[in-house]
Amino acid sequence: MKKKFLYVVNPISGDGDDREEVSDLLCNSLHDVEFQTWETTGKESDPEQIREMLNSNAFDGVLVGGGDGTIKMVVQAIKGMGVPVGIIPLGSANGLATDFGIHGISDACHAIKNGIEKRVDLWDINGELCIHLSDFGFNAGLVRKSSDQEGRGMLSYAKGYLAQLQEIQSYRFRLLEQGDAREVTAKMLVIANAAKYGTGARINPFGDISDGQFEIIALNPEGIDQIISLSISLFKDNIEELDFVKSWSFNELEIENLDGADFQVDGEVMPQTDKVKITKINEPIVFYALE
Ligand SMILES: Nc1ncnc2c1ncn2[C@@H]1O[C@H](COP(=O)(O)OP(=O)(O)OP(=O)(O)O)[C@@H](O)[C@H]1O
Repeated sequence: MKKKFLYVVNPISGDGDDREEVSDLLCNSLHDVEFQTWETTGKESDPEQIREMLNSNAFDGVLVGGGDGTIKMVVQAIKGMGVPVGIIPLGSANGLATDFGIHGISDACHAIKNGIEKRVDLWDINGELCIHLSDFGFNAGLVRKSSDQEGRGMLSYAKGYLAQLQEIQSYRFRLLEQGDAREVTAKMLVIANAAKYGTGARINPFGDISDGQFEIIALNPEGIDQIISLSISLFKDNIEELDFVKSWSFNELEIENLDGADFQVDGEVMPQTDKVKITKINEPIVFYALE
């Protein structure tokens, strides 16, 4: 019998891939799957509508055509329902897809047909769902600048990156775990469930997305030489060798943001905050992945 998948597609995400062409590719590659397609509206009612469709139909899985924002909205809607999620990367950065070894539509189909079913931890950060990577400081400032730019996509990120380099600075943070406090100074402090940003930069070679823990990674390069070494190491996958990079694993933590650094969760800029609390959501979700 054919499997039945709900295909939730965001019509505006990313750099304008033709949605009909993508649907044709899906139908051609996944012969033994019947699709019900549903377009997101961007309205608050989207998660409720997705839950209702899943409650009233026996779907074998949900495919999400969009970027990390769309994936997050769908995961929020369906967590606890036990349906696996397949990512069709139609976003700008596609951070989560990159982390799972999915770099295009054919990888996505391959993951759904022959990939692994990966159990992924979910985290609550001050009431916000975090699946991928959140951070304070340099990158969060970059995300804020990029979202202030006109237009979407990698060009906005590149423009923001140049603007952000002019203003690079250190921030102080206090990490609080069960009565223990540790002060850290960093240009960027990452809360990492996953391993890689959408650019492919491997920020967290230390962690495993399914191990019930997340990593805190503090990066504090001084001067242009160390910034260049860091940039190279992120792509050579050896940042653990740099002495200005520190990392710890936790399953719960509070972070005081002592100098008011910018903060982003899974690519979304958060309002200014002095303190965040990270706790585990006890409903992991399964994604189709290649790695
Ligand atoms: N029909 C729609 N019209 C307008 N906006 C929409 C619609 N559907 C969803 N959205 C908006 O799309 C955004 C999510 O986009 P998403 O994050 O998936 O893509 P992206 O930003 O291009 O990629 P990435 O997150 O990978 O950088 C949300 O802000 C959501 O409100």
